Amino acid sequence: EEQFYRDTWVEVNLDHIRDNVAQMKSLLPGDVEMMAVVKANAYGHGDVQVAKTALEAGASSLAVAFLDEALALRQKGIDAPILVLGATNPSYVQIAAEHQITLTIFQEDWVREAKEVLGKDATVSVHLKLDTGMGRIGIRDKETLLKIEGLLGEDPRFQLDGVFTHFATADSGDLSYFQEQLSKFKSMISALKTKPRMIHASNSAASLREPAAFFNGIRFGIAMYGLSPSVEMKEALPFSLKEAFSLRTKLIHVKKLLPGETVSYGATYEAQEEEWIGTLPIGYADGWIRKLQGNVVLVNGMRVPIVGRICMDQCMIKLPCELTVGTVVTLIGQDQNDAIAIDEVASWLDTINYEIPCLISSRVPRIYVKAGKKMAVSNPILKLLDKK
Ligand SMILES: Cc1ncc(COP(=O)(O)O)c(CNc2conc2O)c1O
Repeated sequence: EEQFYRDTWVEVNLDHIRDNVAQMKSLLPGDVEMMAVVKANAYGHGDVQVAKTALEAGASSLAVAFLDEALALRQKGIDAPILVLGATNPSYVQIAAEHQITLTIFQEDWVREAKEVLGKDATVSVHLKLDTGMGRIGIRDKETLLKIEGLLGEDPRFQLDGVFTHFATADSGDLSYFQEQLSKFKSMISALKTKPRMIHASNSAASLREPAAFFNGIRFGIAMYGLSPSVEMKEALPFSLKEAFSLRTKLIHVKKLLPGETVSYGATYEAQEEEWIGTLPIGYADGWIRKLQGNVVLVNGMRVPIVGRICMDQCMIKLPCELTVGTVVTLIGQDQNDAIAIDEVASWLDTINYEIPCLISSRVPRIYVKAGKKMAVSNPILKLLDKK
């Protein structure tokens, strides 16, 4: 059982992850698979615990950003199929083959270089990535698509297991560009000589809005964490999403300031009257960035402001009255009758909800809760070396 020795932690509600997956799964026809997108340490929630929960709740495979994330899951005992969504240097194709990790390809040169590296008896599973308008990575024309299909087809070591694309605007109010991408995808895959096993296109937004884009697999990310792909589509969700991520800490110091006394670097905050000030053991090195100064946190169900500059490891809040050291403070999540949602924090920072849980660094331990009970802890900075 991993431990942690600080008074700041993330709580991940695995029942919410399970419910979000199960609800989406219930909307899918039987022949449409779900790929749980667990890249970036499962959007900051913890890759292994989210992967296990999603697989138990109906996902059949996982998706990550790059090879290291896939190898990390394998090292932690995850045997499910894993697709690397990003580019992988062809020199690592043998490593991918050895760990049954599926790679995304979209360049002729990649195939040529990989053929030189891959063991003669090895086989590697690949998905072709088509760029139908995201403008990031992917094949953009049928000639290249057919050329690559041919290069793969002439070498039995490469198993063309899937073809996919990614939508740039599936979460927006205007779906015209989305429709253009969808029809371009259909046109390009119709040119393939053989249909790969898996054809997939949808992220959470498309999965929640457009069954016509299911094909036979969806890539479910943000909504699995209980977050809406955009503020715009929050009102039009087919089922209510349950936010899984909370961020909590405890008061580690309480003092009374007299009028004129100041708080933190630059002495920028000055008490106007007698004020009670609490200190929290969380700062910008935890991802609780400096721009959050002036926004609120919850203590005993009350919204109180962060006062003075946020430091690397600590920040200060103005209390409504004297409170005891050890009182729990909620930065993200429910506290009594109020809650600070990730969407609210995102609005303070003029960003999108995806970025917030990703910001909370691995220095903050994650507690996993199931049926209201703490069932696991992840604290990477104190990873106790496995005793041999
Ligand atoms: C190729 C691909 N498929 C599926 C997903 C899942 O999307 P969802 O979380 O909206 O369901 C992503 C997320 N990619 C990113 C999410 O934020 N920035 C990104 O590049 C992706 O890049």
